[in-house]
Amino acid sequence: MTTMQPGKILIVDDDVDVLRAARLLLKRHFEQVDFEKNPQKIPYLVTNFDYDVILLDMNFTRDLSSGKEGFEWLDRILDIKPDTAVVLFTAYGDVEMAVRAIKSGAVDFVLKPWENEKLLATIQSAYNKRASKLDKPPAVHNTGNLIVGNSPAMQAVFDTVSRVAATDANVLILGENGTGKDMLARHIHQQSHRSGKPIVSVDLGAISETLFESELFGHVKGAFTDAREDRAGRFEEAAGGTIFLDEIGNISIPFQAKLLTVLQNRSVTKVGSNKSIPIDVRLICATNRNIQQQAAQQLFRQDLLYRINTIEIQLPPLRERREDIIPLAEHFLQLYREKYKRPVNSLHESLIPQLEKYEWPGNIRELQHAMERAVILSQGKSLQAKDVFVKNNTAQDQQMDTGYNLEEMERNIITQAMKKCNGNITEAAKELGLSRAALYRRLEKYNI
Ligand SMILES: Nc1ncnc2c1ncn2[C@@H]1O[C@H](COP(=O)(O)OP(=O)(O)OP(=O)(O)O)[C@@H](O)[C@H]1O
Repeated sequence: MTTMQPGKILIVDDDVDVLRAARLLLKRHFEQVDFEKNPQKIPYLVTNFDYDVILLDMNFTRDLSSGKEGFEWLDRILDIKPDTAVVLFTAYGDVEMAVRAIKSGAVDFVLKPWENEKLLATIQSAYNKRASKLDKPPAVHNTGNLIVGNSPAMQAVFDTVSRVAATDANVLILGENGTGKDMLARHIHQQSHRSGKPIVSVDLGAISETLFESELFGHVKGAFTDAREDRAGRFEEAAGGTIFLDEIGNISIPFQAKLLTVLQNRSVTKVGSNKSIPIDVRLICATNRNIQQQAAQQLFRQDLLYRINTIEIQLPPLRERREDIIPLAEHFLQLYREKYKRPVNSLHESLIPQLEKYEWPGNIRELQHAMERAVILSQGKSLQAKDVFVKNNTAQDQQMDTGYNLEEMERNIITQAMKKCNGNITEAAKELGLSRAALYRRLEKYNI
């Protein structure tokens, strides 16, 4: 995210280090970022400068723990300029207080120590809220790389990531389809000292058994009929960077053994060669399967599991972090309104409870696709339920009313998509927001 966006931001905190760090980050993204150490100056600043967003500390040194002073300043700001978007800065553990502050008129809060992307996303969304109230154009930005996550579950994930990203520890990301495993892997890579080198992503679920070795480890000319020249494998391509092995739970036992050898020896041998090449990669794996159970049933090698799961990160499904639904919906709304140049700029208030209530079996990917479609279909400035929950999607409607069994729902939705696309896997996968490999697995699972 490097584009400069409109937005006048004021940061008020009595900790100079916090001010400096927050300003350094925000000024790379917003047109004006001011800061103030002394809260007494707030009335003057708010009266004389038209700030869009004020990032306000809850606990000034006069009153370290109750946040009382923060509340007083929040009231003062809103008295002077009621449409100012105030975001509170608060220490971990003070979430209850922050929730109370939101009830008193703050638009959001950010926990200290903060995640840069989270802070940016929050300020961004606060700015857009104010812009939509005042009918100003929302910020032009490239949100594609932003990870949105206000829920305690995602905060815990960010916390773990901030501690492990810089290490070379192997990370295993667990979570249902569409929960953001791929995105998180990229984020870890970006936060690591390897970020200047490539991250190479391999969907192990989509590689056929015959190609597994040559794809991962490479081959030499003449190794098999089609091998017309030497080819580097994915491990070699990732040299100095990160290799992301997605759907690790899908590989067969013989290939698990081969992968284990590579990880133990930290070297690969190309197909058709007997020379081993040392590898320097950080390993991140992901799966949507219950890999511990697979190991217990001897479907996954325990020793390989020990190798790959030095750090395990569980991404909860969206239905277990409903606090994230609206921020994500707003995030995608902004992304697609810009992409498709549509006038829509807010979620209608009647849509909000519906979005929050829905189970989102396809998780964030499903929400993203629903928002993309809705932005394209929308006619007014405010997105309605009929745009998001389109009529022909009867399984969705039924689920909204009755709370269907998730697997049954997934089966129904896939069956419908396959019918609609006359059995065309590529089109149905697109419609469902799944990769072809992910759709194949489901067709197999549900025997469709
Ligand atoms: N926290 C988030 N904030 C913003 N966008 C997100 C977030 N999590 C996921 N997304 C978006 O949702 C989509 C699905 O995410 P991603 O591909 O990372 O999921 P996944 O768990 O790897 O899915 P699968 O298991 O099907 O491969 C992507 O377009 C991604 O950009």
